[in-house]
Amino acid sequence: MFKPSSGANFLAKICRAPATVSRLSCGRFFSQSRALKTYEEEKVILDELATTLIDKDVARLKNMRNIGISAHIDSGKTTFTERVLFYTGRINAIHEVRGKDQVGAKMDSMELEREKGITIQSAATYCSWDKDGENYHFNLIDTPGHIDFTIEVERALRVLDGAVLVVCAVAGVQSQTVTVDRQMRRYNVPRVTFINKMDRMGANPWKAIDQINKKLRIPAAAIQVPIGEESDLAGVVNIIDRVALYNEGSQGETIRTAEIPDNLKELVEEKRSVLIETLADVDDEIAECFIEEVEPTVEQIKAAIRRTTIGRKFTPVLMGSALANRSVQPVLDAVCDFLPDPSEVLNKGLDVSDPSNEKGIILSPSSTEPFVSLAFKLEESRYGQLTYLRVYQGKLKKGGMIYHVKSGKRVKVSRLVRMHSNEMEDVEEIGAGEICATFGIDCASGDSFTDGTHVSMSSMFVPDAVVSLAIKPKTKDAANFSKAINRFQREDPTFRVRYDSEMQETIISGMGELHLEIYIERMRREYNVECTTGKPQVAYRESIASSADFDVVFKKQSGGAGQFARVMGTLQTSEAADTTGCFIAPGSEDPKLANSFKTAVVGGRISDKFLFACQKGFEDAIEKGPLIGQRVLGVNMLINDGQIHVVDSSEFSFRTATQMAFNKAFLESQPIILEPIMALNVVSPIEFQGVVMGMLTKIGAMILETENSNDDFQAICDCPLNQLFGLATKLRAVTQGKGEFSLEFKEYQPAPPHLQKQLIEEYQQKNKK
Ligand SMILES: Nc1nc2c(ncn2[C@@H]2O[C@H](COP(=O)(O)OP(=O)(O)OP(=O)(O)O)[C@@H](O)[C@H]2O)c(=O)[nH]1
Repeated sequence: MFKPSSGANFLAKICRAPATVSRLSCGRFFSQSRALKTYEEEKVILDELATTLIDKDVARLKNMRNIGISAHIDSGKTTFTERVLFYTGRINAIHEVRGKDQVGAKMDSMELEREKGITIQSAATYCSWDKDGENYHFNLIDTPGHIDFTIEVERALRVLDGAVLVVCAVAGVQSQTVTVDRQMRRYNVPRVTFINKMDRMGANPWKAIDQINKKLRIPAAAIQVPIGEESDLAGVVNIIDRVALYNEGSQGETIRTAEIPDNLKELVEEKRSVLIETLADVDDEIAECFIEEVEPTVEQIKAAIRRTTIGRKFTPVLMGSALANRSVQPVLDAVCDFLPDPSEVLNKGLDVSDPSNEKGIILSPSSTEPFVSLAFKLEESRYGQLTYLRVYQGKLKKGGMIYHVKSGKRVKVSRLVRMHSNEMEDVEEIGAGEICATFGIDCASGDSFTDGTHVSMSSMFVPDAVVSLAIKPKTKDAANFSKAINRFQREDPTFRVRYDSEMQETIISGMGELHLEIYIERMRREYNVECTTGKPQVAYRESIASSADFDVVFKKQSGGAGQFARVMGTLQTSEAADTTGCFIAPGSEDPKLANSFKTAVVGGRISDKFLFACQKGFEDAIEKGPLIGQRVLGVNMLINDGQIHVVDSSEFSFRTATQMAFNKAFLESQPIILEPIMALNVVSPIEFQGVVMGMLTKIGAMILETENSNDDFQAICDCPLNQLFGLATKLRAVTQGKGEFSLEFKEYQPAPPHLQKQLIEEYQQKNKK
């Protein structure tokens, strides 16, 4: 019955690297010198860790799931989560996003979220679900879809063990689905997929699955087929168990099982074969059944789905409609069945006491090991600052003392809560693998807390800001203004603030217009500070295209203490430089865009103390490029010679000399202004295709791909961010409000020469004033 398809990759043998794990006072060290690349390598360590867990921990962790809900904007994450809360008994009524009852969804607890009908902050909640007589506990995080709030998704995925990827049945894989997929891969998060909006006209789950396979490049296959379509959607058939599941009751709360309807039997068998065939490509046991042409048992199929999902080699696809209350419960079952418990995910920390030690410390979700946790999110609440923690190892007790690794301070945990959106439940103790929140702890998001051991959790990826604007409080309420700015910065690493002393203005920058707009609005609502703002500006960057040597003397000998410093060396692009042994300035993951600094001074011609001041001068210089005062990218500075004066040389003089040398050499190395290019995805009804394409061409978008489906058309383009301000209004105007778009930063490109010239002139003009 089962014939191997030509595509089945049976020969792909999995590398099972041996690993010995040595135990240390806190956690365990990797014995491998390289990072673990495949789940199979991780699994060897996980299996070994599992043998060290006490029975109580095994029982506690087995039924625990830390999961996130992620998707492209407006795919229905919040609507879906609202059903989850209702079906798990967390809330006793369903409220819709932008619903007529004006209540808004539970997880959109911020006033602004309810007004705008979008999720801004990720919200965490704790709920439980019964499956096959066992009680499971979920820590659930609903994350925003807008790219402007992408840090919320990064944060959530950093601490979660698994995710539900929601995809729209009509639109399929969209630009932000691809972004979310990339984020999931970055943090090795396994996922089950839910195709939502199956009640909508034009819903096509098979096309969406095809896109998941092709665009996200992860083997995916349906484990359900829908019963009925559009408004007649009645439920789904579980094709593994071959049983029909109907949602009944006014809110779909009851699942009635029944025989598969006759008209679906053939489709069920066809899709079941596709499932087995897809699994055979990624799982040895199913591959063997496939070769021997025996049908795998239901248990074998389920075990293979679990193995390959956790191994991040496959995603099972479920379908339904959150809004129409169809088939949400089976997703919860799938979370229990196919997503990992905390002991099945490998987590490692960094050894703070020895930064040169690149081998991480493996953490065990055991309650008997020393405590290690990560503060992944801060939030201001009625009772003070709320800090969300994921406990990776050991346990956290109310009243206990914990150690803030960054500051070296010990703090008391006076209150410990489990979060349910903006409500909370007090608890006495939280074990490893769990998520909780606590009050009154002074820290920034991304900080680690331990019992005193020097372990820190590896940090999150923080994308560069692309939009900035000048901001000033209308009144002289500077105290509240800076209080708000400080808090937002601590909460959100993508919200950046700098004071431009020459222009005497505060510049805030972030991920998009909406991102900054929300903070300005929050400043007004939460801090009573009205602000005047400049026009949103593109956060341009500065770089060089060639190299230049420098020999610069900074000398001041008239009156008072003198200054003297001489620095010599070369400035070149990071791409051309050998960056081994360099100081890499934080800020960019891409080595080509990172700024690096190196000293190679022989014979002690500049002492170590002054060389360190040179590094500081370099760090100052890259923050404010000489062309238009924007941050520099992709530059390498080498100082290989210099001179000191026994009396007049100081740290200040070397710091200043380095800055001067940097600026001089920069201007001699074919300086360029870089502009952010955005990946733009526009969707609109097909009747507006002509006008939308016209508008896109007019704003200089490079159209890469267009796709027509049923009544909609979609254009995927690259476009300079500079052209995209006000796009929402323009698109609304040409599509009678029916067009939608999403944006994501793609890359930096040199700005066109006329724009570079204009920006430089404007900057010089402004500087003259
Ligand atoms: N027809 C239909 N509409 C749905 C379904 N699920 C959600 N919606 C609607 O889609 C819109 C967006 O839903 P949300 O739940 O806010 O989506 P989201 O993904 O949380 O949105 P963001 O967090 O802002 O990205 C709302 O108007 C919902 O009523 C569904 O299953 N069918």
